[in-house]
Amino acid sequence: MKDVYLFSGFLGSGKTSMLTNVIKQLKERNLKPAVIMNELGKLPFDSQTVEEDIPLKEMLEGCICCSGSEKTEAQIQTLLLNEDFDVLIIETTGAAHPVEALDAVYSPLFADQLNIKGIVTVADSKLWLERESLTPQVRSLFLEQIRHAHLLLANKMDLLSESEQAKVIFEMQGINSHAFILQTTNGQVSYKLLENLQATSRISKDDIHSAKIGKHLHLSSLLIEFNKSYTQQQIEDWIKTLPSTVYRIKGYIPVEGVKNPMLFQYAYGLVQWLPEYIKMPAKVVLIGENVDEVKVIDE
Ligand SMILES: Nc1nc2c(ncn2[C@@H]2O[C@H](COP(=O)(O)OP(=O)(O)OP(=O)(O)O)[C@@H](O)[C@H]2O)c(=O)[nH]1
Repeated sequence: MKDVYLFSGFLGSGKTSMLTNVIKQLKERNLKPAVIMNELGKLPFDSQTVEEDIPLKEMLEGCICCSGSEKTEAQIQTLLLNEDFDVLIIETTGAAHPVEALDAVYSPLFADQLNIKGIVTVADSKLWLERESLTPQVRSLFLEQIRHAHLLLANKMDLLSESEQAKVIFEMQGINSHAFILQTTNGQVSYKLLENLQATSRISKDDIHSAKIGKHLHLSSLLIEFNKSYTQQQIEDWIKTLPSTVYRIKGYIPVEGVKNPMLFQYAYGLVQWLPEYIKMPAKVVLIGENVDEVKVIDE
């Protein structure tokens, strides 16, 4: 039997950071991971965090629950037939309801080959404290992702004071009393905790059914290509003009005086720039609600 984990969490919460960290630990234990990544948006940026020797299936454009369980089934089937792996990690899009995504992996086709260990949710703790500022739909999805976790990472703890950290844990425990809640920074979780999960039995059919009713959030993505360089300040000034319903931006931006386009990440008011040693295409994906109305820089 191969262990299957579903990584859930809203856009930009730290799923990819956790994935990178878990893959490293699996390798140290001589366990072979396979990954299904479900990226909302047109460019598979996150897949670059997965090294080339790891079997990776990507579902671009849409999320596991929207594209239908058949597609996920087909991907798992292909992995099972063609690849040698011990552990399967499915990173859902930040816009997916975790139970719906889990529903997609329960297939009689491979029931005897997969041991579904459960949902690991990464929550942005800073965003948790500011959740009143979210639209009701996003807030409800955020709560659902926390409520259905079997293991919950209260991530981005480095951004909070001690009393805020305690408040987050207390409040999250109130929403989900059965999950083990771990305080993390950069999604650093010990693989032992994942291994100890015995979650499959706790997911009832009723849960899955109720999750399907009206809980889906319709996000869309916008691809922006850059034909010239900007200063970091110009980009950050542009970011400040964006509506609060833009949740996530990531990709590569050409910066004046810097050789290669820099890796740019934005999530909930926080911007991150990292130098890139190879020349990546100068494009970003922006994810949010009503992104068609977003003013693109220089337009
Ligand atoms: N300060 C801080 N930043 C973090 C932490 N974890 C992740 N980040 C940053 O948050 C941003 C998003 O992290 P990712 O790991 O890409 O998040 P994700 O959930 O995979 O994002 P999507 O794939 O867009 O849903 C990046 O800029 C990370 O460097 C943390 O614990 N503290």
